[in-house]
Amino acid sequence: MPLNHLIRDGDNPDITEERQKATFSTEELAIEIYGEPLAQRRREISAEVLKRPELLDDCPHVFLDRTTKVENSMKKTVAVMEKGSEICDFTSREELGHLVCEVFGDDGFPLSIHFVMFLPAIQGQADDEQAEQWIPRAMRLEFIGTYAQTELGHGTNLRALETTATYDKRTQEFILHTPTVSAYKWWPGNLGKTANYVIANAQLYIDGKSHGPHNFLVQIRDENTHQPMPGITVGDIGPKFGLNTNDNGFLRFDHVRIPRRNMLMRHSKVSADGVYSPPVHPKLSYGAMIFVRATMIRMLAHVVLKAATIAIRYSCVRRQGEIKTGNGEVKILEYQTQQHRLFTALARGFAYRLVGDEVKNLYEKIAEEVKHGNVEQLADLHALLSGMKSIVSYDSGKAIEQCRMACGGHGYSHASGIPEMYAVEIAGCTYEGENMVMLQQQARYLVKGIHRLAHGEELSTMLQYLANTSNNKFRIGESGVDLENALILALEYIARSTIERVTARLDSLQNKGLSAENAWNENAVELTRASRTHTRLWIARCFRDRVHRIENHAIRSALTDILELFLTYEVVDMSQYLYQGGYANSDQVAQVKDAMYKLLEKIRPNAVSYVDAYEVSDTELRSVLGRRDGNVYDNLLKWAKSNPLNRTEVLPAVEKHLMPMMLAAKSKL
Ligand SMILES: CC/C=C\C/C=C\C/C=C\C/C=C\CC/C=C/C(=O)SCCNC(=O)CCNC(=O)[C@H](O)C(C)(C)COP(=O)(O)OP(=O)(O)OC[C@H]1O[C@@H](n2cnc3c(N)ncnc32)[C@H](O)[C@@H]1OP(=O)(O)O
Ligand SMILES: Cc1cc2nc3c(=O)[nH]c(=O)nc-3n(C[C@H](O)[C@H](O)[C@H](O)COP(=O)(O)OP(=O)(O)OC[C@H]3O[C@@H](n4cnc5c(N)ncnc54)[C@H](O)[C@@H]3O)c2cc1C
Repeated sequence: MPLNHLIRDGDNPDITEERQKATFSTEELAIEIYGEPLAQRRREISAEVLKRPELLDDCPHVFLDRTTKVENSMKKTVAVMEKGSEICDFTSREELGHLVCEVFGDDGFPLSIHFVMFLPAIQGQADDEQAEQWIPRAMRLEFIGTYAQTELGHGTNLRALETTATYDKRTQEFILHTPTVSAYKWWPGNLGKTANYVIANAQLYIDGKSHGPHNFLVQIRDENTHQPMPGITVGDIGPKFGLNTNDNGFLRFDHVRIPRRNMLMRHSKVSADGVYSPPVHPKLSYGAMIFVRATMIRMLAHVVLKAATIAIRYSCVRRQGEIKTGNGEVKILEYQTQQHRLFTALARGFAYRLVGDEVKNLYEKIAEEVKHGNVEQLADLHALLSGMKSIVSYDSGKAIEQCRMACGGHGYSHASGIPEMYAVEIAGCTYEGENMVMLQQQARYLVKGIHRLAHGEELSTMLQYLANTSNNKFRIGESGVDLENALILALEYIARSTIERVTARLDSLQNKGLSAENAWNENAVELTRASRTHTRLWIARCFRDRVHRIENHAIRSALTDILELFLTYEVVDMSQYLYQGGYANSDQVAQVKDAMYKLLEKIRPNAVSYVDAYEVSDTELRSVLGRRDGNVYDNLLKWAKSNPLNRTEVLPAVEKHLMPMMLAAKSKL
């Protein structure tokens, strides 16, 4: 039995040859990633989808205009909801998530914000009575909701949101109002044309006093006619860089009245006579954002691994140039530069995917505590997620872009599938908190850590390395210190020294009389760097621990190669920090580079098997270059021929405009 389970007759022999070289079982690696029985269930779901034309696209969706894209996705939503339970277990987030990926791809799903924000906001912030009233209806899709927080004028600075919710004691209602143009809600996903309810974030006013932003359930469209409710103006904000199947929307409230009990009241409350009870933690109304920040890590990693699948498979069927003159053209994956850009993307994809599981588990544990009023670990979680969403969104974007460029000209075509993936993924740098802002949220926590240490106070587990001041010399190559340990210690040094340095600068500027705010802004770039180095260390440690826990020897060994490549790449990428304080010299950094180049060679024979083991079906991949069978050229030609521009030999627009011009030019001769 071959170790790679995707070997099939009729495939491009160049890709079959790759699969025959596998040194680990791709099925076993799939089980390590997804667990059993999910690995098997994913395959069964993919196979079922292929049998149901109503779930498949009639033509590549990149050929369609926005209106048709949106219509198709709505039509498929109904098909999924009607027949989906025959295909997958709707109560399993993982199974349903896989079905959605197969059927809708990345560009937009009409229920995405309903499931990733609207429902989680209710689950986390509604009291028991409200949850009982709203959740079953929302789960049955009697209505579709979204999360309306961002406004035209403010997305980052939530304290400055302008939408108001004023309590009217007389009628026991809140009046939702949009006082200015800049107060229009702007951006919420699926708001434009799909949703009929929103969780609206608005400044709560009682008796003229502001209590800050709170969340309210507001009906914006009639449940029977879908017409906007009285006082509501709503629509789509127009085409975007990506996610064009999603109807991100705008929304205005004109003195819209809702019952008092439509304020989400698990944490903050307003009594019938207008008495406000604050939450146990002031940021509990930000809970839905915390949920998405925790969930998005795995989803972003998924996009990187899809791009890596495409580029690695394609690089094994694409031949261009010779390494040794006269020996014939080689697969482009033989070039070291190609391996470097693709295998490091692969390593980041695996690291973020597996660390994403850990983040999700940690989130679930802390969220449960918060639900019962214990907010002790909320600051740790907020800091971690602020850093994670920033690093993973940005570095994933860079990895995907490298995958695209590694496919040469064909990577620039939508036939590769990668441009759309990039456009969707890179939005993660902006949504759920713009990265520079979120990195600074985490930096506050790190600076506090250094101050706590100086005062002899206890540090959270995440920050304990800050106390390890004896780690001041790079130990690569020393006897008794293996490569992994030396690299993790180097990353600890990088993070600790960067955080210490910027904290010292902040303290010194403040000691000289500069205000805390100005000192902060003068050091903001360095603060974001400190935050990045800390998060990259956390990811590295968490990835290492995850790989060490693997019991299957062959799989642990396969993922150890990926882990070591990840660690060497991270250290080389941040090596400038190693010279600070004389931690390392250039020979030691050269040793790390050599180790990295050797790992590229070691990974090369298994490259296709790693991505095969991640098991993204052709239906989900939507890529001519990344096809499992490697038959790229015939299918590129078919793809181009199916392009609507080629439906007629002579385009009516040519007949109408260019031909008369050319004929007139000729007649002037
Ligand atoms: C999921 C999709 C993934 C993958 C891709 C695949 C497909 C994509 C398909 C579709 C896209 C899907 C989903 C996208 C949906 C997007 C939704 C949104 O974007 S919703 C809107 C999100 N908006 C934001 O994130 C706004 C960012 N701003 C903020 O969070 C706050 O304003 C900010 C934290 C910056 C400041 O808040 P402020 O109230 O002013 O607090 P301050 O800075 O003064 O801090 C005080 C104190 O509070 C602490 N704190 C802040 N936030 C939190 C929190 N959430 N929890 C706990 N604590 C918090 C802060 O650290 C500080 O503490 P200290 O005083 O320093 O101790
Ligand atoms: C695809 C997509 C989907 C979205 N979906 C939703 C949704 O479903 N619901 C919803 O409510 N919102 C949604 N949003 C909105 C999103 O959350 C905001 O765009 C995001 O939080 C950034 O806010 P902003 O647009 O106001 O950017 P701005 O804050 O205006 O950022 C512009 C620049 O200013 C900088 N900046 C701002 N403040 C600071 C600061 N304090 N310090 C340093 N620099 C600063 C930023 O770093 C950035 O460089 C979505 C956005 C996108 C792109």
